[in-house]
Amino acid sequence: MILEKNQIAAAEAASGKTETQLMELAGKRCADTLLHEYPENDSFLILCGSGNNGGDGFVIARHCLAANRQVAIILMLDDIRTPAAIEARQKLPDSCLIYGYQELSETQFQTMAQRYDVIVDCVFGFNFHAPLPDFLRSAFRWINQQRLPVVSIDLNSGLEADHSLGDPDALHSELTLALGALKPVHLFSREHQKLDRLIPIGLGFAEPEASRWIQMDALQVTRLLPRLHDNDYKNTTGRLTVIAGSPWMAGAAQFNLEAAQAMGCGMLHALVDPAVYPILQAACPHIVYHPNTLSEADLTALLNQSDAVAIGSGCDHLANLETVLERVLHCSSVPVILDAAALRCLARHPEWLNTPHGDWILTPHVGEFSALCGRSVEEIQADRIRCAEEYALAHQVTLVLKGADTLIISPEGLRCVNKTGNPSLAKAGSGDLLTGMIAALAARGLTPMEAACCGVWLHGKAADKAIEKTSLYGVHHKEILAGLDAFLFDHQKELWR
Ligand SMILES: NC(=O)C1=CN([C@@H]2O[C@H](COP(=O)(O)OP(=O)(O)OC[C@H]3O[C@@H](n4cnc5c(N)ncnc54)[C@H](O)[C@@H]3O)[C@@H](O)[C@H]2O)[C@@H](O)CC1
Ligand SMILES: Nc1ncnc2c1ncn2[C@@H]1O[C@H](COP(=O)(O)OP(=O)(O)O)[C@@H](O)[C@H]1O
Repeated sequence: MILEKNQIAAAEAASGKTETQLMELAGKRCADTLLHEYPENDSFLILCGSGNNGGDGFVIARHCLAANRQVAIILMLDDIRTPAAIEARQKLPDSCLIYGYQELSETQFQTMAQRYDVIVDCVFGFNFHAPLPDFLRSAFRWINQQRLPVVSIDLNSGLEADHSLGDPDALHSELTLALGALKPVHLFSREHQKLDRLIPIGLGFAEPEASRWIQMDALQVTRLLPRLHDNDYKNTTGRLTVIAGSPWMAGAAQFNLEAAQAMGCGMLHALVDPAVYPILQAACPHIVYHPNTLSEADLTALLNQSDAVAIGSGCDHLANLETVLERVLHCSSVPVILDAAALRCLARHPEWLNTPHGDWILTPHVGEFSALCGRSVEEIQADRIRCAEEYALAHQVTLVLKGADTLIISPEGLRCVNKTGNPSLAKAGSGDLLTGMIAALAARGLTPMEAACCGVWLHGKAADKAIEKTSLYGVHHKEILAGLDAFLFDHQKELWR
């Protein structure tokens, strides 16, 4: 379950518990987790803020003291502002060591931080908004530089709940305990690299009625995958046209096509430069090839017989890409998946986006997205969700913003962050496989958002399967396709009715 900041109050009210009761529950469960995760003689230094996140820290301190652990609290901000936190502070035993950060010298603070085994970060929770005050920025920066073991409660202080980043000096934790539900920022853990491990702590919250967040897992994906029926025929299992490859870049077309075939696509047509045809014919003999010089009428006829079109992978040297792309975008009534050179071409023709169009799935990496949306890479990385959502909504496209934690946004603003995959995919050609997979799923009848979410999840899962048998270095397209097949084989029964 994922809750945005403005949905938390409703979840809290629906739970029937008061703020104090929730804080007691959260603090107890966090303390139990800490006591379980860290051995008996480990001591805890709890950094508390002024809100309820700080209040959680007081409850944790009480339970850890009761378990005979050595505990000290540092109040990082001057006042304690919320009634529940004030109450929790009052329940602390007199024996609890409590210091004010402002009263400690820098050396005293640093000595304490190093003397305790674990720092428990209760400075800010979901109501933090960047930037960090300067005095906390320097304290956090120092803790991060020393690589001290930190456990963050709910959110790493300095991260913002609903955004992918927050303040760049947010605390780095080895463990974060997410309270009640995941917040959007937890989904971007690989990207912001601020937390190594996440444990959800349940508080009995119910799933919100309407959520913008889609979560994919094996069950969800196998439910979405099209079933094969005994009387299926090549024209009923997805007809896909791929426009890919060009002289010096034939492999991109091969990867599109092999991935689409692995995804069960029944009928594959490829529009290619005649110079690469002999190579592709040898590599993928089961495809029907057409020259990229096809007449307008023949191209339209081909598009009319397709259930989806993929265009752009490795098309950098395709002489007439612009003409073909414009025709595809304006004539095709089926989903079009745009990748690589097609995205760069689209960036040069923003007017194509501003006229009413069909279902387009754009699959840029951040550099390509920067060219499309006119923002710098840094600006996008600082707030991927907002930049991607603004673009998808304004131009009515399904956007797949690739990278670790690939973000997928539908034209209606539905969001999905992918959690499968590993750095074996950080290799040229991985994106070509993804395009083929998404296109095949769209050709087989999934909606653009379903095809994008399912394709991205399976692409990552295939890489996860691949590294069970091959080293991270050694994984290449064959291992990814074998990984995909291994997953599909495991779910064979669900795919055949
Ligand atoms: N409602 C819930 O679902 C529960 C919430 N709990 C805890 O409550 C937390 C949220 O508590 P709060 O709403 O009090 O908010 P926080 O604890 O996130 O603290 C926000 C406080 O910090 C201040 N602040 C925000 N940004 C700042 C900045 N840049 N510089 C200086 N000060 C800044 C705010 O003005 C506010 O006083 C959660 O993260 C969680 O730890 C738990 O107690 C249990 C259940
Ligand atoms: N560190 C990583 N973790 C997970 N996935 C990754 C990682 N690096 C790259 N990928 C995935 O690999 C693919 C790379 O695509 P792209 O950059 O377009 O490569 P190419 O165009 O050369 O095929 C994307 O789907 C991306 O999300």
